[in-house]
Amino acid sequence: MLKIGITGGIGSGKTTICKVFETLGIAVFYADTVAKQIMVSDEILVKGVKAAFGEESYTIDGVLNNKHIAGIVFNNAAELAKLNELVHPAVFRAFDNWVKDIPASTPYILKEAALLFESESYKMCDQNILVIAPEEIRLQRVMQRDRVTAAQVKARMDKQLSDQEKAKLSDYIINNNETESLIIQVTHLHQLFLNIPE
Ligand SMILES: CC(C)(COP(=O)(O)OP(=O)(O)OC[C@H]1O[C@@H](n2cnc3c(N)ncnc32)[C@H](O)[C@@H]1O)[C@@H](O)C(=O)NCCC(=O)NCCS
Ligand SMILES: Nc1ncnc2c1ncn2[C@@H]1O[C@H](COP(=O)(O)OP(=O)(O)OP(=O)(O)O)[C@@H](O)[C@H]1O
Repeated sequence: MLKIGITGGIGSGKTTICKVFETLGIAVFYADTVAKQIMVSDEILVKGVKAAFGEESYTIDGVLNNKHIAGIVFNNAAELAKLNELVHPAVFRAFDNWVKDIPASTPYILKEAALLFESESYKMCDQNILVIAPEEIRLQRVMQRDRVTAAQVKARMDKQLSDQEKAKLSDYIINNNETESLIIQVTHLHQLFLNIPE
């Protein structure tokens, strides 16, 4: 079974594209979603997050206070590194467990992660896809989706590698610029992955 990593800058459309792969029957591990789940379910991680970012990192009901943490980490590189060091190893373990339950006959699976290259988890994948879209379109999409300001989106963009740097480490690129068809690009890669010998 091939492990295919898929990434892209904030708002590039990687989740949207993974949904298209899912319609073709491909299982997708959503690292960012899993990261958020384990940040509330893994007791050691919860303690670590509280110790690093304060009790207010969670509500009384144990819900993650995203805004509080985002406000700290996306304005301070050292704080972001602290968060990544706490969360990423736990996400790697969750991915390994998830893969164990996938039937051996499955031709390939996808691992979607915002920080595939930054966290070095691309090295654990056989091939890697980069989703690209013009920065202005990404900015507009995220501002609309999350009801946030341009400055808040840019603060995250600044903490991620540039598309140029990511492209050097990628095997395939999907253009999500609203002119090239996503369906055609996804179908092409799907056929390719089905025919790559393990
Ligand atoms: C900081 C948190 C609480 C902010 O939550 P929020 O709901 O505002 O954002 P969300 O998780 O939906 O992320 C939206 C996008 O922000 C960017 N982003 C998220 N975490 C990071 C990070 N550590 N570094 C750079 N960009 C990031 C990504 O493009 C991501 O897709 C949350 O992102 C988090 O827990 N991050 C740590 C886990 C992590 O590293 N996830 C990313 C890869 S596994
Ligand atoms: N081709 C497209 N046409 C129109 N809207 C799109 C397109 N691709 C993505 N979007 C929209 O743009 C927003 C961002 O897309 P998506 O959530 O898939 O990006 P992402 O790369 O997963 O973002 P993040 O890094 O923030 O998790 C979503 O609201 C999505 O519906």
